[in-house]
Amino acid sequence: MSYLELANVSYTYPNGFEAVRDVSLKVELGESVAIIGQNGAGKTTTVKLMNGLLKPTQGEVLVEGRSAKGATTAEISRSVGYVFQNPDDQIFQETIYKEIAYGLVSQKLTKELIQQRVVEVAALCGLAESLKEHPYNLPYSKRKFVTIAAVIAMDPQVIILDEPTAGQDRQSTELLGQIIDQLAQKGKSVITITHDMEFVASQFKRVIVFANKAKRKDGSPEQIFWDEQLLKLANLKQPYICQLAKLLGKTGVMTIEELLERSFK
Ligand SMILES: Nc1ncnc2c1ncn2[C@@H]1O[C@H](COP(=O)(O)OP(=O)(O)OP(=O)(O)O)[C@@H](O)[C@H]1O
Repeated sequence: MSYLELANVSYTYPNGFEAVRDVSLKVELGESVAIIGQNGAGKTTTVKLMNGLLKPTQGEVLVEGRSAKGATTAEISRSVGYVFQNPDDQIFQETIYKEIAYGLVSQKLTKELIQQRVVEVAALCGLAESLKEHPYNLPYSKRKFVTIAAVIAMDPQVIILDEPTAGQDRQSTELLGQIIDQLAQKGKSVITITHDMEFVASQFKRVIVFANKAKRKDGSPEQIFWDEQLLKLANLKQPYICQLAKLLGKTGVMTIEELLERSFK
């Protein structure tokens, strides 16, 4: 049994626009998965269906093998946490400490336990020195880490990051990679929507591609980034290393090491 499953899920917004059509996928604990695809392909709608922010108009979401049909968003989000695309949709406390602690306070944990959890998660997310700051004193890119920290602090089994790489510099993107690795090592599932193909190639072993409302392919970076028809359909670019390899007449290459090995063999 998979921890999270979408079974033939479709979603039509109340205005009648169908955004997701017949998507099925399974995610195991300890897995980190990238979701990629053109703008408007249905990625964000799909992940909102995973944590109950939206309810499928057809099909079923299962968490730990149980249908999430009758569960509230609050109940599902204890298991499946969602970090919003725009941090300003999520932040509402006046210090970073309070923002990270907010969900823990409502879980009625002891003050000591809350403090311990906040300090630990802040350190993981590069916010250890900023806990007393007002979130809006920090730049957008850091505010994104505040919202990531707040969701991690709640300790859900699945953490969904919606475009965490948007507006991040190289150092922050590396930090994101470290956070994802640490969460996966602790047995969490991390599902990440991103438009950063370099990040996908270097960080993920499983990639799901969306195009025109539907899941088109689920595979390794190599299976995805060397499928030219798929890239065209989903309007995606190969990572630079694949582009370089292609110019040199090599296929199936995903790293500099592989390219060097294949070039000088
Ligand atoms: N509340 C809404 N009401 C009606 N249509 C919506 C609503 N929210 C999103 N849509 C539409 O649903 C489609 C899918 O949107 P979604 O945000 O899931 O795509 P996406 O793949 O995440 O795109 P992006 O990469 O641009 O974030 C888009 O055409 C979008 O305009």
